[in-house]
Amino acid sequence: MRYVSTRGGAPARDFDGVLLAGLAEDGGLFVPEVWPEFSAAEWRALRGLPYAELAARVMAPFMCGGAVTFADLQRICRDAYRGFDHAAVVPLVQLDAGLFALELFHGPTLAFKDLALQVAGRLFDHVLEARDERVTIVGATSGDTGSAAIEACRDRSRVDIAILHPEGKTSEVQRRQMTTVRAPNVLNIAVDGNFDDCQALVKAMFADAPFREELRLSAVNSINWARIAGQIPYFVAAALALGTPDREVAVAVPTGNFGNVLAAWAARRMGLPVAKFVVASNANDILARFLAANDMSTTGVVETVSPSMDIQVSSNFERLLFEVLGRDAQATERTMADFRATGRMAVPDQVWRALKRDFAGFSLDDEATLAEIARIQRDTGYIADPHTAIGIAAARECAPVGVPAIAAATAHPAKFPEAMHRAIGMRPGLPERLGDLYHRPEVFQRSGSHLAEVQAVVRNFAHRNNA
Ligand SMILES: Cc1ncc(COP(=O)(O)O)c(C=O)c1O
Ligand SMILES: N[C@@H](CCOP(=O)(O)O)C(=O)O
Repeated sequence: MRYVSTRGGAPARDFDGVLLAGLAEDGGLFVPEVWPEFSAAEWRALRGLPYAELAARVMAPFMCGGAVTFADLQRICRDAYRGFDHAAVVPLVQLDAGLFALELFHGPTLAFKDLALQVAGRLFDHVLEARDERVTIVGATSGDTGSAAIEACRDRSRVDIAILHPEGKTSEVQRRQMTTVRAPNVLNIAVDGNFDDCQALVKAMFADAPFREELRLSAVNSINWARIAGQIPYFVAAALALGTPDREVAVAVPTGNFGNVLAAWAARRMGLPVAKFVVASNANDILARFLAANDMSTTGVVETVSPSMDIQVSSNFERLLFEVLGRDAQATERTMADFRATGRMAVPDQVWRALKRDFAGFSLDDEATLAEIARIQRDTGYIADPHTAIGIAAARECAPVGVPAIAAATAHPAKFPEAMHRAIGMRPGLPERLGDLYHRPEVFQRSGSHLAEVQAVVRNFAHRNNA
């Protein structure tokens, strides 16, 4: 499989190249040159398979052909999902008639990121070993990607990983999950800014070609296609369990960087019948405003009780934009340049109308989110974290009538004890393996949000490890 950049100014690459490059050289995101498609019979053949095997078969068209063979991918998936604490890996829990929570938080760091990152960490090892190379990964987190990426990459000999988090803007559990990991190849940087600042810094490091080359930069955020590919299989597994391809489903996804909902859309692009994608937001409701009134304008990030979605610049929207603009890379590049310059994205009316046929927007502010957590517990007994609660409300309100709705349960409620206490008067307990999290020493470096300052911190770290 070859991949092209959404902005058309970078050479096409194979999967190994895309994994290691992360972001295309022209600042665009890699997308498959040709989408793989599965027939109804091929979908049916996946029903009932163990999750690791299903995931390998769904990801194979995206990943195999270079250094990764199908047998490698099967082994990597088996190994990656062995450590999950539920035998089904991604269990589907029925909450109401036609309403299901797809639990994506049974991995080592209790959030959906583990599903793709446990595979990606192993892929990095495999491809870097085959090429006898090393990389420096730089990533940005609003709370969950950081710990999942660190857990996936810690102690890997060919990878150094530096994660930028917005200081004081994640939950304490999320921060500690990152900053208490002791491994020589891990660096945590607490940035004076918000997630959008951290993500912009990461992209600016990639745009600095000499720096990118010097450190051999790579990415673990969902700007890396490997992340999107690793998030497609669980939507497939859930849809198959509910009768797809012989019946349509709808999905509702708590959304920030647009990676997870894009993975669901990719499953449909591969032929899975999905009737509607409900994009669920917190008070950072830029996507809901866009879908309601074609108004994609940034208004400044607001801090909420669902901090992982405190995002206004949703990187993966660019991949969808490229597709709905008929894969016109020049138009995509122009639209993104305008958005960067003005904080406002203008999408042609017919394109917006086409998007509205498939996507619905939904948002809840903090007060409504806490009330929703309480309501879900009262009505169903289910304890949903703040992100998941927004997704469940979105599914209930916006999924088409008569179509089973899958709400992505993206994090374990124990990651947000204070919000849960405010909502339902209790703090869900962490699993035993994380029981001493509050007693482990934290290690991180502070940085301002100037590019040169962050680059100096990352460079020192990488050079020290490569000396
Ligand atoms: C718990 C949780 N829910 C939802 C999201 C939003 O997902 P995405 O960025 O893929 O839109 C994130 C962060 O990415 C998250 O950590
Ligand atoms: N919500 C994320 C932000 C980064 O998203 P990603 O999926 O692009 O890595 C987080 O929790 O860090």
